Amino acid sequence: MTAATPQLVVHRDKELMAQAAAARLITRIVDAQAARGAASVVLTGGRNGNALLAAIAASPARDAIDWARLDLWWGDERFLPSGDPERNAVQARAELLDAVPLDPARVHEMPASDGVDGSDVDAAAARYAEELAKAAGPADRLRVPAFDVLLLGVGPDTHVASLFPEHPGVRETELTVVGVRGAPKPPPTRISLTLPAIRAAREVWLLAAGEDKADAVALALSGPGELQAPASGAHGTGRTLWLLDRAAADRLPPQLYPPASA
Ligand SMILES: O=C(O)[C@H](O)[C@@H](O)[C@H](O)[C@H](O)COP(=O)(O)O
Repeated sequence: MTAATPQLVVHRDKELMAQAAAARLITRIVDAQAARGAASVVLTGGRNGNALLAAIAASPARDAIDWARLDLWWGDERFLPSGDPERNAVQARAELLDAVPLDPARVHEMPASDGVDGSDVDAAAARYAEELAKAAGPADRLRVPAFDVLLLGVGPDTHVASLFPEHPGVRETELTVVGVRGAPKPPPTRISLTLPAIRAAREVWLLAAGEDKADAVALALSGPGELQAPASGAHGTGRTLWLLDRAAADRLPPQLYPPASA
């Protein structure tokens, strides 16, 4: 088995999946901080990503994390004004970030459409790429930090971050961050990490719950090209983990994963 080989964990339902993923992420961050003095996590937007953050907020174990030594990044962002409730960062702050003592200098939101770059989404994407490059270490080949965990929700069309099937962003092989226009999932204009940037992460965790994701999960895990199924191109240098509920795993051959937790 290689790091790109997906490992699957299937939970009874989406609530349990969010709770279990939160416990897993808390432990992973604590271990990274114990080993290296700091940790870096890339957050995802979407219902499952937000449910995970809410579960961390409610966890008695949450303050095992040294919040001041945690770097937070985003895998994608809706290119909207900074306070827009549709922004992933605004939702993440409401679910968790405003309730914990993070170091503001270590919370790296993607630029908003009312920022210094105005409505130029490509300039905003380049700015974020530069921020990632500054945070990269000498050993980080690709001018992005070696994220400990990079979280991705999975869309019903197998998109991850804001990389949609057959769209330009999923074809990008050089840039680490791109502007996205005409996204099939509203809002249409977004900023996204590219697959090369995603693949620089030590661990990539893909979150999918609900029967509306069953076809996407089955397609992405059937070995298609990343152009047709971007989620299939999302893997880490050390681990690729799919966190599912039974409904999202419904179209998978049962031998592909151990029985769901009771
Ligand atoms: O900005 C976004 O919309 C998200 O980053 C997006 O990639 C999301 O993770 C998937 O669409 C899954 O969303 P759900 O978990 O809500 O199905």
